[in-house]
Amino acid sequence: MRLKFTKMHGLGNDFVVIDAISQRVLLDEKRVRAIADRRFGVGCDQILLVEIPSSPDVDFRYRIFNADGSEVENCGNGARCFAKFVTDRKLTGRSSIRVETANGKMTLHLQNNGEVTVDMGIPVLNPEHIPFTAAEQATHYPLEHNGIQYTIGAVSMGNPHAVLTVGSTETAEVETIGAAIETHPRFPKRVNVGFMEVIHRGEINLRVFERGAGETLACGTGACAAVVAGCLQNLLDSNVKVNLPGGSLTIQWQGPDTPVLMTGPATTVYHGQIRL
Ligand SMILES: N[C@@H](CCC[C@H](N)C(=O)O)C(=O)O
Repeated sequence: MRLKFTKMHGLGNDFVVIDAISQRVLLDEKRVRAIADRRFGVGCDQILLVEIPSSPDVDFRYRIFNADGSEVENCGNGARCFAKFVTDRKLTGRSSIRVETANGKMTLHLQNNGEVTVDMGIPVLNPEHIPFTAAEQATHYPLEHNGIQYTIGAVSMGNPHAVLTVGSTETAEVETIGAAIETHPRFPKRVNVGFMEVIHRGEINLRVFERGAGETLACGTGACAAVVAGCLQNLLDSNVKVNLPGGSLTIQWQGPDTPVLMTGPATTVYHGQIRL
């Protein structure tokens, strides 16, 4: 099978984007891993598929696979790249694009300056729906691993996130603590782990150890989850600049029961073809 693809990134969180409308695409875990392999394949954090939607009230189906082969519910940086991809390939002429994901619907707005604002939906805070094991919903939770007590915020942006507040993202042990919390038994579907340093109420530094991909240069849903967790803990205001290793996003959230808005760039690197 030969697959045409486009290599893209959102602040260094990189993607192989595949148009599955104009070509037949059969992906399984082995093929996803082969494409995502940085030495033997194209290399990426996630693969994004553009498909025909199942309902007429949306424009596309947006599917996401992590580099480890798992299919997941959401990807924020990917959503911005998705909007640029379908626009550049003239699959749509709309500047507001509705997509369905494995976990709901989202709207992607192309801005005149080339950036994309994504309405990421209302964050889910009920532990059962994150999913996260906890006696009751709280703004933060104790989490024990190997005799060490962590304090985390727990949020779903369609996909699950744990957010730790740290003194400095430079010295945070992202690889070791991230890997340990990713597979913590209280997160039955595993979890993305964010390390947030609050600079002031309108700006944070953030590093994210992503479920199924390891640490990435940026995570859009992670940025949203960190701002939600920070607001709930009264550390942040409603408009926050999030500095990730690959660059900055603007995240806006007015509080519970309102959607999170994420604004940032989307970049095309090259077009290619791979034989599987
Ligand atoms: N890079 C993403 C998130 C991709 C999915 C995530 N690793 C998961 O397993 O939920 C983003 O920008 O949001």
